[in-house]
Amino acid sequence: MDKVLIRGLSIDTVIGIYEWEKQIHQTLVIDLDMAWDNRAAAAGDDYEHALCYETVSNRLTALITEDPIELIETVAEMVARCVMDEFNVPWVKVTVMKPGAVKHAQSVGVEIERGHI
Ligand SMILES: Nc1nc2c(c(=O)[nH]1)N=C([C@H](O)[C@@H](O)CO)CN2
Repeated sequence: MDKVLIRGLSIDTVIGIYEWEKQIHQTLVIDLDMAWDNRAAAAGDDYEHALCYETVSNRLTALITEDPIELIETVAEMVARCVMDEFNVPWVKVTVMKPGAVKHAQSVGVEIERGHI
């Protein structure tokens, strides 16, 4: 299966369940694996057939910074839904990490897979 990948997309936003978290920005780090047939883009060296990782990254940053969110689970679902609905991606794996959220952990996070290949 071909994929287009995004690694370490860093998004500063209002995220968390506690009152103090609603007053600050924190960083989320998102990894995406998106199923995409890359053959047409490669065959014609043609951007029109490519799934543009830059466009996806910009859209997700806008989406996730629109409103405060409590759970990183919600972020993961929003990302998966957006990529599938707006970019016609049939399957996606989304990892959302919240570094520094737990004192003695380097990072914590969630991972989901949605759709079918
Ligand atoms: N499964 C989750 N657990 C927790 C979350 C979360 O989003 N998903 N969030 C918090 C707090 O916001 C935490 O990040 C503050 O340090 C706690 N547990």
